[in-house]
Amino acid sequence: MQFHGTAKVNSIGHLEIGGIDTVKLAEQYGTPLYIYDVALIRERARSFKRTFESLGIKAQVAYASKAFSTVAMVQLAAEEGLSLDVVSGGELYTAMAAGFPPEKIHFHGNNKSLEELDMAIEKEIGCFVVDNFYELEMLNDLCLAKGKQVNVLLRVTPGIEAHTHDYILTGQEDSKFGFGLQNGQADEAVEAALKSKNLKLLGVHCHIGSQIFETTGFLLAAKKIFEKLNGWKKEKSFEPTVLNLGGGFGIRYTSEDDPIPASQYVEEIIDEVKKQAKRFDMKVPEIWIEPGRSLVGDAGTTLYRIGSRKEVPNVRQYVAVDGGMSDNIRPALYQAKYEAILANKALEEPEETVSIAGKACESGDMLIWDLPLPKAGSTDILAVFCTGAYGYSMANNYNRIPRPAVVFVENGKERLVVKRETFEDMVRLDLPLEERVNK
Ligand SMILES: Cc1ncc(COP(=O)(O)O)c(C=O)c1O
Ligand SMILES: N[C@@H](CCCC[NH3+])C(=O)O
Repeated sequence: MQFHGTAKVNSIGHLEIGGIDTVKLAEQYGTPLYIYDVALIRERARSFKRTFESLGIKAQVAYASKAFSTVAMVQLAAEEGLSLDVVSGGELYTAMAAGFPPEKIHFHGNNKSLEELDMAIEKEIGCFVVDNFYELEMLNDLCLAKGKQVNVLLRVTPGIEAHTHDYILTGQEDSKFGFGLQNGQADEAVEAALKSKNLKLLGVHCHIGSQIFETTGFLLAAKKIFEKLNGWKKEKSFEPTVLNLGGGFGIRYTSEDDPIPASQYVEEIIDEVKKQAKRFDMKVPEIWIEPGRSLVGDAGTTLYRIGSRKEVPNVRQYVAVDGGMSDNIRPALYQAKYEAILANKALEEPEETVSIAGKACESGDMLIWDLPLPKAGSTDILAVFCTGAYGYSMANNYNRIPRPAVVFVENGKERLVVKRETFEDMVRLDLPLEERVNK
């Protein structure tokens, strides 16, 4: 078992994070409960920024807020001087509610609506990452009507298959995202953007996928993009000021994962960009990246209370917890794996191997298969590590299970940053079949 960040076992054998006993947090705030190690998020953010600074490269590190978007998290990103990638009106609204500087917001998405584009133009956000011709035209027309000019990057798909789960691959040509780099779409989009007085083309964006452990895909993407940029320089006299290479830097969930340090991705990317710029006699553009998982993934831990058990004789021990796919859909969606311990028996040796079942009415709602644990009973608290990215943000109300609360911990202090949903919340938007007459 490898602990991340400030997680450790305290003097009474409990898991402690950010200087706070997690068993106490479970008692105080209930379970399931998301806990975030704020110091670890800060360290991750600073490490990305330091790497760019030490290499003298102008950069923006944009937190991909889809990984975990709440007002407090966005404020933390602002405190750390990050930019912000948003992908919907809801994420943009959250950023505005958090008071995030609009000029540091980048707006993504493969199907932004007119209303979303309008809202983002009105808020004067920093950049639109235009995904397709439909959006290009709509954005141009809107800006024209409003007499505004906005910054744009064009998202391209370089035709690269990174090694990761099929559902989180995005760099291949047959993808719902972006303009094909090889099939002429990107050339056409650049032409259209350059013609528009309302769109200021800063450069290109590409994101090849998520949870990637090697740099090969990023470097190949940079190379292919530069080959294209060279053509645009010659034929259209266009040189980008920005190259955004997206996120996707992998993290360690279990001992099966062996990621390189985040700084190494950045160093190798910068090396390649410099090499390619030199090859084509171009200026090194500003480099933007969009880490999500690698900023918040291992900073998150979920606490559950153990409930029922079921033994299938000679086959398996199922141990159920009070959450599951409603707060973390990743195991059901991607067969994602996690490590876990009993937070209140953190020093005890494993005595049995159990499979952790969620409480939703789905056989696929299994959080962890074959987990070695000390004997687990109904007073015990299970702590699942590395749930900080795409956990809470993909939480849902299947079976009308309310979403968990979220607590930030740092330096011995805790702060509730998202309240637990209630049953009242579950029916808040429902309307009755007929108006009830008050008697
Ligand atoms: C465009 C874009 N940027 C950034 C990210 C963040 O990726 P990750 O959380 O893997 O760093 C994603 C998600 O995969 C994305 O689609
Ligand atoms: N939600 C995914 C990653 C997709 C990222 C969004 N492009 C995950 O949990 O791994």
